[in-house]
Amino acid sequence: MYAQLVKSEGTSREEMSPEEIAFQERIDRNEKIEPKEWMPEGYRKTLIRQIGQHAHSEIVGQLPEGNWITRAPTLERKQILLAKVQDEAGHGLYLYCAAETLGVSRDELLERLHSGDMKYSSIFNYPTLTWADMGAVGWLVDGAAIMNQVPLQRTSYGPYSRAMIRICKEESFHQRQGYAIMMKMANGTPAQKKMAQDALNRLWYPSLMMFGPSDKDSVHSAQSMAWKIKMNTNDELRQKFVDQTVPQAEYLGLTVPDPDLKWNEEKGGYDFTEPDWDEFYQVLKGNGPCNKERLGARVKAWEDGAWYREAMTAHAKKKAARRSAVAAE
Ligand SMILES: CC(C)(COP(=O)(O)OP(=O)(O)OC[C@H]1O[C@@H](n2cnc3c(N)ncnc32)[C@H](O)[C@@H]1OP(=O)(O)O)[C@@H](O)C(=O)NCCC(=O)NCCSC(=O)Cc1ccccc1
Repeated sequence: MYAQLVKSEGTSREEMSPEEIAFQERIDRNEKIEPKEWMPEGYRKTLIRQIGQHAHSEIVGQLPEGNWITRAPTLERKQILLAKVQDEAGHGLYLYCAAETLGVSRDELLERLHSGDMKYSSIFNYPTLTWADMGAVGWLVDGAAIMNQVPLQRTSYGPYSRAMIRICKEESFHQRQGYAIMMKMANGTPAQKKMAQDALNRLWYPSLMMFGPSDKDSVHSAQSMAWKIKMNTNDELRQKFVDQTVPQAEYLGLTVPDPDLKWNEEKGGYDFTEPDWDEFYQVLKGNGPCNKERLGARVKAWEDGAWYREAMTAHAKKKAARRSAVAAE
């Protein structure tokens, strides 16, 4: 079995401790690992990295859409967008809670985000320039997020897999609302259709980048798949996303901005042009179009909230002092 062939924490199976072997066997039997149970340090660290980055993506991911709430074209659209952005806050919170079960505090995770030590999804470093971008974000970005997250419902860590079940239900609505905006725009006036096409042109490749580097450059995939922290490779999910999305673009009467896109009968999927990986790594290094703005907004929100955190701490201390005074009487 694949999992048994791959190394655990850089050691071959022969070098694994009895605990590591027993742990890997539990993973191979598809048992869920729960917070208080023994786990290899590498498994815990990998989960903190992935769940923490996922949580940060949800929170930073509120910004490009939050930007459009006041400018949504109708009251109904405003309500829907507001609800979607609130859902993303909720997803971030479930995920921070799941990460906390691994022994890391939320403050530490946020500190690591703000210092640039932890990442969030590259996609949120691109601007949302028109209302059609709200359609394209829902359709493509939530679409890519679901493609990645549906398999993660079966991930080996219990709290993460359970968070994913709820999140995926909500993400499906998000994807549908995005596609509904695209349908309206693509079937609207020529100017609206042009806006929809422009949004697709700008967000197509950044959406493909969401799945991570190509498999040959993915440093974590082999070990993460052995531990069932990841269920598929980056390229597998990217291919599935392209195969699902191209017919949806055709239905909209829009053109995917890839002249080499072609159905490949033999593989039963599309051949497509890979994203520009230099651009991807530049965005990861902080040099995307909106990196500074996005991180700046999160740091400002954290600093602006200092008075509230201080007040809550003072209140909790006062309450605790009162409780111990009553207990001492
Ligand atoms: C697939 C992958 C993202 C990456 O695979 P791995 O095995 O972990 O890594 P791999 O070895 O392949 O890569 C090497 C390095 O490259 C990093 N890197 C790679 N790709 C990216 C990237 N795109 N952006 C930034 N960094 C990326 C990676 O961290 C690693 O660097 P490190 O060593 O950490 O410094 C995986 O972590 C995963 O499935 N995560 C869970 C899903 C998740 O986080 N979803 C979030 C979006 S959903 C959402 O937000 C919903 C929403 C919708 C609309 C609006 C609002 C919200």
